Amino acid sequence: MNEHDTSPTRRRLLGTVGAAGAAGLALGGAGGAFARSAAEDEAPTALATVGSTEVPFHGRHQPGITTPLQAHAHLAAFDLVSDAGRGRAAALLRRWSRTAAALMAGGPAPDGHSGVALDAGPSSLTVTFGFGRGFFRRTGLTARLPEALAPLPQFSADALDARRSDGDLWVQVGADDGLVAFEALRAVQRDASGTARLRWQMNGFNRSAGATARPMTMRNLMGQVDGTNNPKPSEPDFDERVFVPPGGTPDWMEHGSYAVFRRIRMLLDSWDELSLARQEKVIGRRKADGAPLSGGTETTAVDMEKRKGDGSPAVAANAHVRVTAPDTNGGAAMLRRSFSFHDGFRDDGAPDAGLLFVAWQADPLTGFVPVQRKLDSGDALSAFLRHEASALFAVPGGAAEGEYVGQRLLEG
Ligand SMILES: C=CC1=C(C)c2cc3[nH]c(cc4nc(cc5[nH]c(cc1n2)c(C)c5CCC(=O)O)C(CCC(=O)O)=C4C)c(C)c3C=C
Ligand SMILES: [Fe+2]
Repeated sequence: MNEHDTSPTRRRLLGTVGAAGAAGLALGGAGGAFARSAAEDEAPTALATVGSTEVPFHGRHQPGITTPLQAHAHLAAFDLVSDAGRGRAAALLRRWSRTAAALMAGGPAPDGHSGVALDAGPSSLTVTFGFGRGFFRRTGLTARLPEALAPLPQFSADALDARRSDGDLWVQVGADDGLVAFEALRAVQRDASGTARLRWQMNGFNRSAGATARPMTMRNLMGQVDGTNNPKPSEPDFDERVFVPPGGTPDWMEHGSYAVFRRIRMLLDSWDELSLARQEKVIGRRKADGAPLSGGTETTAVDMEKRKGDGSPAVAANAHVRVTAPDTNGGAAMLRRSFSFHDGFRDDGAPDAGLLFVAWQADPLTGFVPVQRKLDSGDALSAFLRHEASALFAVPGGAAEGEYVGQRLLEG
């Protein structure tokens, strides 16, 4: 196709890329590839708006924490090989950071083994790196182990699989395109070769951008609107709840955060047997729009004191939103940024599906732990859940240009 080509397809493509702005133009050669593709008759809107969105790798915080949820995710944990040591671990973090920066900008992987996502733009790719407790022992850095990385307590209902839990290193990949996400996962795995071995890996998903008529809070696989009462970056205490403050300890975790990961299988067959009214009572919110059972719309504050005509509480004593509310947990709050998973069906025919629960906080001992302790002693939702894997990672602050993630830990 030459520059004078004015076919409807070419005009549509140029128009849409123009509307998407400079980020859309960053697609470069991908635009040509798209124009020649088999999908020539389809409107190119999806590529121009979804594919062109770029999240910066460098910055105060790592990407993938406050980034809007993407449609595709891969979570992976690695263990360092026994003789890796601090030097090789540092080299790996340098490689990983270079790879993440290149791919998030929409470029090929620096090792050249690219191709999977060749036609796609950055697609909101984020790659986030964290350290588990084992990392500090293996690299001789136990003096710099954060107190906040103390092992999570065992909860009575835990049914954890050790092989799918913990890990020395953690990588969270998110993208609005499945091929872009997979490309990043593979590049990260190749970079690790010889230094760290994959321990576990899980795949998650969320609704695709543009699937709803207007931006809406996500739904989980139980069908609930999930994420409504998350802390919002616009709130004055957001940073102090989610990120380690400047001057916080240890110093290398400044602007970092702690990620609690739980693979939570949902007992969907039992859940589906409940009436709509029972399901709503379990959570304390309406299924259709996420509004609290005490009244109002999705964003109305839950009125815990509200009573129904018969004198019973509008939001039941064991409703999930009552048990987890910060007011009933000494202010404990966390940013929940989870992905659904579906790994086929179990032998009994039940879906092996649920939530890859990821919660971000400045300190898990004042965030996840007290809330999970209460859930463990019995909210109405817990009867429909199985916690099957667990991990806690220290996720350092973002890397400045020319630096790599974790440099302050490894070279400080
Ligand atoms: C320990 C922390 C939490 C776990 C584990 C957890 C699991 C879990 N939650 C849902 C569904 C919903 N959770 C909702 C609210 C909510 N959940 C937690 C904590 C945990 N959830 C908190 C702190 C809150 C917010 C409480 C508040 O401030 O009101 C909701 C309501 C909508 C919302 O605010 O997001 C739903 C729905 C599932 C399905 C699940 C495990 C699979
Ligand atoms: Fe919840």
